[in-house]
Amino acid sequence: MAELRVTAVHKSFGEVRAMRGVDLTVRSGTLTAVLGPSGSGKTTLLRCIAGFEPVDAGEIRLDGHRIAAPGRTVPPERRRIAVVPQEGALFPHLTVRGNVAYGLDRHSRRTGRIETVLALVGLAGCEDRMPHHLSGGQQQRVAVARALAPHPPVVLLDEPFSALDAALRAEVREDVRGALRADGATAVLVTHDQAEALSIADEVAVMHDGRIVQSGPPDVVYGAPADPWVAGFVGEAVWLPAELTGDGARTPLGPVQVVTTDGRPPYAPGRVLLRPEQIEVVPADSAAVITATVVRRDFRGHDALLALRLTDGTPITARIFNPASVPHLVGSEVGLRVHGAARAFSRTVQSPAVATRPRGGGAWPG
Ligand SMILES: Nc1ncnc2c1ncn2[C@@H]1O[C@H](COP(=O)(O)OP(=O)(O)OP(=O)(O)O)[C@@H](O)[C@H]1O
Repeated sequence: MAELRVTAVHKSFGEVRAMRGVDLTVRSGTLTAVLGPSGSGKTTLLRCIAGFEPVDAGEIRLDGHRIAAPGRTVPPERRRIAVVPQEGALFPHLTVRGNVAYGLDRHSRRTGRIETVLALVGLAGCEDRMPHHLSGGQQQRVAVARALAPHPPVVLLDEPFSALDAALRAEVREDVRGALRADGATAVLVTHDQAEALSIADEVAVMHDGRIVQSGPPDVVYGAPADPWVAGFVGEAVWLPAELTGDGARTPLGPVQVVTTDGRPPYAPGRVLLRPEQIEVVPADSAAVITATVVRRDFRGHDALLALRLTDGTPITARIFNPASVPHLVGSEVGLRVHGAARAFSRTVQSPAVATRPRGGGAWPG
């Protein structure tokens, strides 16, 4: 277990500025997901932490020891940081045991560490199987077991579930999270998948254009995004034109309460954010509701997104739960009700921001 601290790190490749002052702290024993679109600098950050790339400016510290700074790059093997790549990259000619044993000292091999880490990832009893006899998900589990085996201070995971199909991904993700937690690992996971980051991590660090633009617990990043870009990137956003009135706003959905992320006055002339689950769909003839027409229905099994249009043309998205029981046909008229406060932003451009909330000190969510 170790604390990882990245401070004001810059990294360019010729003209391309891949990192422009990245700050990131990963507390000991926690999992941070670095979430960003393609090209935002996630892999570069991971490679600098691992020691595969030198940094141009700033520094990286592991438990207070400086492992990277301009002119100082502790080589990867001396950092002892483990990396799990996108596709496990197992040695094809070695058994599962041989793969996990690779890099372990003789003492650890003899004292059951291999069996322990394989049990953590749900592969107890698979020691003698060959990689080509394993499914993709099982191979990724072995890769994680191999990474955890020598008790590395930090485990870096580079989009480790992207090659797996959706059903398997959720299952392997849960098991890997459980294994990291059981082993007390400090971990950084890189992903461009919002749902994955929000579901698996203790902290989500949102990266955009070479900077961490917000970091915080998943519910804070989703519920109190630092700026409009983060709001749109981490989830479905419903933007409403709004005329601000003291602590509320007049919108096409009627009057709503308004809050800002940082407590500063909202940006004017203003538009406000709602999440689709804040909009309840009710029968059109219900009392005191705004009516809308269903434009599209995006069925997702456990829920559905309804694309709607108000009579003034404003597009709205609502999330409905238990969608199988409510057909909401395209072209039909429905009523809408808003729950909770809308969010307004006091700025429109991205700038470094940290969202925090009081925390009880527990490292991993249950
Ligand atoms: N070795 C390199 N040489 C030149 N440019 C590079 C190199 N590595 C990364 N870049 C550039 O740096 C920027 C950030 O790339 P990086 O791979 O870190 O982004 P990413 O967020 O991981 O993207 P993806 O999700 O697509 O992997 C991109 O513009 C990329 O083209």
